[in-house]
Amino acid sequence: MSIVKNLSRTLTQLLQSPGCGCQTSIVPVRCIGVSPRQVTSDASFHSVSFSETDHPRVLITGGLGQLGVGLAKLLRKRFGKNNVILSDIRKPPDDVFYNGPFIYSDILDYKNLREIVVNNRITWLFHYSALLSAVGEANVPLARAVNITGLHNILDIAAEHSLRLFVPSTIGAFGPTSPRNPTPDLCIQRPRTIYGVSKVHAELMGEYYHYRYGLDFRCLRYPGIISADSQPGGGTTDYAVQIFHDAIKNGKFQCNLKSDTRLPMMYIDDCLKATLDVMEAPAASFSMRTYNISAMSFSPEELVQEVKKHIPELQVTYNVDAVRQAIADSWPMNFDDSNARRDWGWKHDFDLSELVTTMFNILGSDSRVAQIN
Ligand SMILES: NC(=O)c1ccc[n+]([C@@H]2O[C@H](COP(=O)([O-])OP(=O)(O)OC[C@H]3O[C@@H](n4cnc5c(N)ncnc54)[C@H](O)[C@@H]3O)[C@@H](O)[C@H]2O)c1
Ligand SMILES: C[C@@H](O)[C@H](N)C(=O)O
Repeated sequence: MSIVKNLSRTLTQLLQSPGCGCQTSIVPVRCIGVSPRQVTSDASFHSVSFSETDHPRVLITGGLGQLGVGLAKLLRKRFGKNNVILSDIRKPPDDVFYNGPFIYSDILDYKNLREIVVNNRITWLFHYSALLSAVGEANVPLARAVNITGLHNILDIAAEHSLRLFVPSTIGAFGPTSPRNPTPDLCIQRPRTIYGVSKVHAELMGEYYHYRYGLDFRCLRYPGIISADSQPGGGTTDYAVQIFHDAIKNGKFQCNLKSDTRLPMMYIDDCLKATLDVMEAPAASFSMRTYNISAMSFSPEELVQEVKKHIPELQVTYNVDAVRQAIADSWPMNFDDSNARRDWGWKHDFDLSELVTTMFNILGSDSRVAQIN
């Protein structure tokens, strides 16, 4: 009985202490560092909190995909080259390997992940490993393992070592029964892909770990991301990257979605900026832990018109891929990101015309700008 009384007194003191950062309405166990997995207790004693270091010590999983290398570049500018470790299960190309720390990490290997986090005193984790929508449908068991089992490992490691954890979600976390134009943060989410199901699971598990264990979980739902110097990894929105390469290479493009399929999209710089912004935002500014972010929305036909301002002779044909089309038809057409704009000041820089001009500036040394005036 006296133990219970003591514990209750300690908890009351913790809740009243200004340094606790807990609201009384939230399940109080988050303040006492309960570990979700059975590990030796000293593991959590060795974790280094952000305040003990000048900069966060960052690990990026799945870092050799479309987004990870760009994220590492941005974070290294901010926090220093050696404070940001890229990891993946693939062999890094020379330019990545010689530009900063790279380490092998399979997110399905829990012990190896924990060793990396402990040995490198990681404080922030960006979890980018995933199988995207189209490749996920082609290999559901692997997508389930990487996107769900892998996420469980990440959540447990992050909770045990008091990491700040970023997990991207996606427009694909919504489905045909969600409102599609626009899609708000909170609404019905019944996706029909393993990718979408795994991302809703990630959103809910991350939020649950936040309330249950005090995990500092932060999540943005990205639109389709468009980048010049990295290739997409097998998603439904890939056409919007491929068109630039094909237009420049041979002046022809075959689109695998119908011409009027409208989807939310974003230039990579805006996506990475939002990611860093939400990680740096004070927790007190959040009214939720999973936010939509948006920049533009267009159909293949509208993108083609914009690309033709740079390459007027571009020839476009449509050869619809049934799997991708069904996925796209179930996804949001427009994203409502008003909560992100209000809570932590999210603002995009690139609209469609700036995106296309920037892509050609980076890729298209031989692209010809039409005389449109
Ligand atoms: N690119 C987009 O348009 C977009 C949009 C919304 C959300 N996202 C999300 O952002 C994140 C990054 O996306 P991306 O486009 O860079 O993905 P990508 O497919 O290009 O890269 C994913 C990476 O994960 C790695 N990976 C696969 N299995 C792994 C394992 N077992 N252990 C460790 N790594 C493993 C792959 O080798 C690959 O390099 C993903 O979570 C994705 O769902 C991306
Ligand atoms: C939208 C996003 O999650 C990814 N680019 C896909 O199409 O699967």
